[in-house]
Amino acid sequence: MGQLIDGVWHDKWYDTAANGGHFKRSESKFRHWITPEGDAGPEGNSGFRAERDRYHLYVSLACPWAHRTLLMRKLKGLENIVPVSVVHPLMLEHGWTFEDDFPGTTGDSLYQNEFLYQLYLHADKSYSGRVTVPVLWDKQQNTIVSNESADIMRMFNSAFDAVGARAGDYYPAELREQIDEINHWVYDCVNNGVYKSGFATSQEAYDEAVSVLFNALDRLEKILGQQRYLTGDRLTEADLRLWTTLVRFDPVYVTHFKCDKHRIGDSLNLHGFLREIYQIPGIAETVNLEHIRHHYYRSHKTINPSGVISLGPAFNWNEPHGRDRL
Ligand SMILES: N[C@@H](CCC(=O)N[C@@H](CS)C(=O)NCC(=O)O)C(=O)O
Repeated sequence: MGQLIDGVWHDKWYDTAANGGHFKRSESKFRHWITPEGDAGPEGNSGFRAERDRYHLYVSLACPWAHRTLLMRKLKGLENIVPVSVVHPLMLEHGWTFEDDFPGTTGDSLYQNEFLYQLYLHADKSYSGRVTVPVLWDKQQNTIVSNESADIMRMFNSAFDAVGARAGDYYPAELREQIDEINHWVYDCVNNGVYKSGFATSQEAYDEAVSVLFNALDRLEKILGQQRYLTGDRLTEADLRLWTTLVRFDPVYVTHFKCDKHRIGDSLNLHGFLREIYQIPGIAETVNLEHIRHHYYRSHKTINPSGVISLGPAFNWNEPHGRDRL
């Protein structure tokens, strides 16, 4: 685990000491947009027109942020339009690697790099910053379009509609305000909240993060007791963003990140919601619990120095979800 500084890799864990024991996630640096005609998006440069087999997605199957993009890729039927490479689940002194000796990894099919940071250097040889997944790569300009999962989801949702994507809009105009509002607090309290709890290095930072997290989960449990999805009766991006955290919660976050006030399996509505989305055709294929469990328990040496993977609870996400009652 480390980062690039002026194009040079430095192996260093997150600096929580500088923030009173609090984990602070840094901002993504590549923020261009693929658009139907290649004009500039909300930020970044123009020149990234939606085309078949021009772009390539790099993911970890362990990572909840990368998982969001895989969900959207699946729902929009982009598998043949945007191919994918999968890194090795362990993220150690070289960061993410393309070792391919773990089932489900692919290596770097474009450039045969050994490490993901080499791809970042290919885009910008003096890059400074974290080397994160997901990465959306442009084979034409040889650069990173975006390393921000929230933006990649939006591009997948609509940019490729004229070049063969499946119909479906998970960010419909009439719900955008509501989706943005939900995303805002779900990101801060839940998606990032589990990391803030798990990576805290002071009692006060942990207490604060974990209490915010479980208050938000209680709020979500109530909302999902009254309606099928977070904005009402339609599945949207907001649901998908919450879901990738819920999938990892009982198998990993409860134990590894000390998010143990209660389990998702004990929450009637959140658990039903988790199972319903899991059962959407194609979605289960995006879930790889081996990558998830090996990544977290074996990569985070500061919080689990032995690398021992906990047993985890038994569960069956194929059981009837009962959400059709709403
Ligand atoms: N804002 C980014 C965050 C992505 C992110 O933090 N990914 C993690 C994996 S779960 C990562 O690659 N971390 C490596 C690092 O921080 O050095 C996004 O949502 O795309």
